[in-house]
Amino acid sequence: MSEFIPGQRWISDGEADLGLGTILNVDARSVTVLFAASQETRTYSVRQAPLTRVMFGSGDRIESADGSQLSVDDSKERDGLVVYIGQDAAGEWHELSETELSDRMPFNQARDRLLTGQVDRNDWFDLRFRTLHHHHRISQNPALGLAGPKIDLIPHQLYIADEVSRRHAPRVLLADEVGLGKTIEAGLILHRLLLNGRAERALILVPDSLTHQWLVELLRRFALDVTLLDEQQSQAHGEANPFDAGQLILASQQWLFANPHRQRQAEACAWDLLIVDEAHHLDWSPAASGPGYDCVERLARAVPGLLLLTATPEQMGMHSHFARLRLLDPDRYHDLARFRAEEAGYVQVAEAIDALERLPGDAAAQSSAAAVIDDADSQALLATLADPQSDAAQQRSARAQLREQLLDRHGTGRVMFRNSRRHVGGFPPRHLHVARLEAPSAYRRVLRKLERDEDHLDELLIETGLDHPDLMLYLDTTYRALSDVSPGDDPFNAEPWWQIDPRVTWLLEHLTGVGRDKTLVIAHDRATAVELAEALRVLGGIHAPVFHEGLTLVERDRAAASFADEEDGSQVMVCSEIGSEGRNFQFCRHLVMFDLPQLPDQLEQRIGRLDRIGQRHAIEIHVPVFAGSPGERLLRWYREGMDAFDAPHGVGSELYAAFGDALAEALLDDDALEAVIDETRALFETRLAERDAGRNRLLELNACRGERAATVAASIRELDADRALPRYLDQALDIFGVDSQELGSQLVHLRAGPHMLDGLPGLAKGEEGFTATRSRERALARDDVQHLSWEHPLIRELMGRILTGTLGNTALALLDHPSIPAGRLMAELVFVTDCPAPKRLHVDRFLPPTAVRVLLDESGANLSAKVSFSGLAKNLQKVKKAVARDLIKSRHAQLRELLEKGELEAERELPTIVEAAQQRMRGVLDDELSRLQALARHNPAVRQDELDALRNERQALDAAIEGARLRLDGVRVIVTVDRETRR
Ligand SMILES: Nc1ncnc2c1ncn2[C@@H]1O[C@H](COP(=O)(O)OP(=O)(O)OP(=O)(O)O)[C@@H](O)[C@H]1O
Repeated sequence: MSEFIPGQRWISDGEADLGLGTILNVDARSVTVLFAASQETRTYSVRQAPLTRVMFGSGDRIESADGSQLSVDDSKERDGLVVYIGQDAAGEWHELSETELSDRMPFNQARDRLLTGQVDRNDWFDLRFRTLHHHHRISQNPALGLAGPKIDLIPHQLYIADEVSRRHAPRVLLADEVGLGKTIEAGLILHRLLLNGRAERALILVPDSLTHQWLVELLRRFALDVTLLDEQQSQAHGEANPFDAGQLILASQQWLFANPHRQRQAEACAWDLLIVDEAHHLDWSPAASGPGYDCVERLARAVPGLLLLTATPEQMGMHSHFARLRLLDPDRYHDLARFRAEEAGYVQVAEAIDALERLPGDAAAQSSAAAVIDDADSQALLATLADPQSDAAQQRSARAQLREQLLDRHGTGRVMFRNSRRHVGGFPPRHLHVARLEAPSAYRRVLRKLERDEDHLDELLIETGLDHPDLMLYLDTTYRALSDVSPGDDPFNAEPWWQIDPRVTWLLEHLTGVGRDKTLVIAHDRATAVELAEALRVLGGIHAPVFHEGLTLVERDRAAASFADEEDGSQVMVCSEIGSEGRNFQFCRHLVMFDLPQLPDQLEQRIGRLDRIGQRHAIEIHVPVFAGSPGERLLRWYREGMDAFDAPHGVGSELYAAFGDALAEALLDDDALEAVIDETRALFETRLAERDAGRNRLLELNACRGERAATVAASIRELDADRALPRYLDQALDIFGVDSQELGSQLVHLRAGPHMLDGLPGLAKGEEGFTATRSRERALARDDVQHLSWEHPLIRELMGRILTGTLGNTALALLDHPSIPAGRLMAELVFVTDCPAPKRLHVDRFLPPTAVRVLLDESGANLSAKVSFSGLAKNLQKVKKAVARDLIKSRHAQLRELLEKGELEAERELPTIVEAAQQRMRGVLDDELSRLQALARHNPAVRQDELDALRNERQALDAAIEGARLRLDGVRVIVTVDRETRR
């Protein structure tokens, strides 16, 4: 029969910070507990519930839900529930059922353990106190959640991660140019939200080809254990919802978007965050929307946090870009026409920001700024800045604040973040090499016919089933299609295309020419990629892995791994257009575009495979084209119309929308092409100038605010260099039974020792363990080395276990001190603030468990200020457990008194701690609230629910902090001895 009865009060052994729980339901298998103070409900298996019953004994003080206090004298049982009998402050007798106890009441395991003679090792007590100290310190570090991941500290990423993860339920578009680290930014945001409890469950949807890359990045860089879900795995869950298989689920977009049943299952889960990579594929137009868009739209309605990632937000046109912004904030983005019109005002805002640099002393600059600024606080700042009497420091501060206000209140940036190479800087140059080849006669014949006979195009379209202008641009595809429809009819089409196509021989020569350097080849069509690899094998004896959307995940990853391998890897890999998107190939510097894509954004995506963070060489882009062919004309359009190979310009999709049709018509006609190029160039320059003056400028200014980024980086470096970490770690690993071996070069190998406490992450008895380092640089240099920081899962687990468990909460030690006679008793009591609150409030950032140490001598005098923890600890000696137990038994009454006295002493410090925490909280939240309120007046991108949430959060935090209590967390009894006695 179950020992649980509804109404009884229990605490969670592993999560004591949830507060006092109440049994809600019990059946044969499970027990459900409500932790009302933290608004959490947990269900456990009855047989293994990690719960401890809370019962109070004579002398304990208890508190009812309505706040009245009682000193317990006795208790009785009624229907399985305890009823306490005791006196209130006025001496009146009351009964209080355990169901009526306050949910926030601290409970006192340390006291009970001590008085029943359960004494832990002295060094455990030390470790417990140090854990509290470090946890308190680290919880308040502004870089918390960003310091653990194994990444280089790149300012624009840190800024975005910090800014976004501070927001309530962040909903943003991460739109940095290709290869600048959107995955890393999303990982950082997720990591921080998980660490501070603002998110627990996330669904990550990525293109099929990127699932493994994400899985590996999240594990290696962020130490996040993600469950990769596919159809096979889902079926293994039978009737159960497979999306419940883990807290962090990674799934392929192609799989989910094609599967309505699985979509419904995904929608049935309560996610905190949805991440969608390569979001430009979510297409939408006023007439119709794609299945991906519909699926994400339904999820986005229910999930509070949403991160959309794309380097080419306008690839599918302005409509789709607008529609994705609407997914992020439907209230703000409801009118496409208005959205377009808003852009016009950006130039003026950007000019106003630039004008600030010319103040004071420039009247034109002042009116330019004043024309945009209309808030009283901004106007006052402008007056300070423009006043020649202000000193340099005042002007600097006014300029910086104004810049922030203009960006925040009038700019683009709250929803969309876009960093560009130009702005970030430090990227290697790109070199274009064009190989002009003679087209084979079979291709020429097709082109000649098309040039001569207008009707031939239609015939060919019908005959081959290909699209226009694909059949002119991808002549190998046309050749193949013609061979398929009339096999054997035509002697020219008897051979495979690669036997006659000079690009293949050219490629073989290129590969010989570059020696051991790796080359990535991208072809538009999947069949071209597959057959080209075959050609390289047959004609050149070269093994080239192929990478395309038709491969299974395993095949694709095998191909990528074989290409990436520095020693034995392949020299060349052939990819299809879609198959390669988002992949990391920056270890390679030669890119061969076997043909050209039609969308400028796709061209940029191709170059972005190599031109990414981590690329150390100039990028050599090779394009073989047939002389006088449509392919060559397309190349001219890219080069002369928009400098497409030099750098991403972000206007390609607009140019394609304006001239794509005209270009398709001009692919056979040089004169027509000249005209299209001229018009494209004109629009390119106009748009670029407009964007650079307006939207791009604002996006750039907003995408990384240098000072904030520098502050975050400095805080991370401070944590990286924290000398307390190795000392703490040595002590903790020793106590938990983890063997550590120094390997030199700042590396340490950790392995489970024979007596290790079970369940530590990455360590299991009999297994290898792992190698780690505190040095960020060392960790980055090697994939197999983990970054050991305060945020590493092992250290978090160690600290968590100590803080929520009982390990080391009692101890007894001997003190040999010349000025204190032997046989005296002292008590070192460590109280900790207890502040149960819902996790999402992240109350720890303002009031992390805070220790109050009270050292009492036998007479009850408080010596804490005179004798420090470490000063005392140094002089203490351990004692055998049995002796300790006896000593405690013999001093029971005295100890009780000291415990009570200590509580009173500690209580005196609580109001100061609470007040300081409230002030910290108000300082941060009031600032944020007024910033958001001011912002909301100008920038409709501030959502009302964000404002409401912040107000509610402030209120809830205030109440939670106000309700903080002190709980005895640990107690060490100290008995003085003289040398004689010890011997
Ligand atoms: N801070 C960093 N430290 C170390 N490596 C990084 C960092 N930022 C990015 N990288 C590496 O640079 C490459 C590009 O980063 P990432 O994949 O996040 O870019 P992206 O913007 O998502 O690219 P795409 O536009 O192609 O999707 C990856 O190999 C990533 O691991």
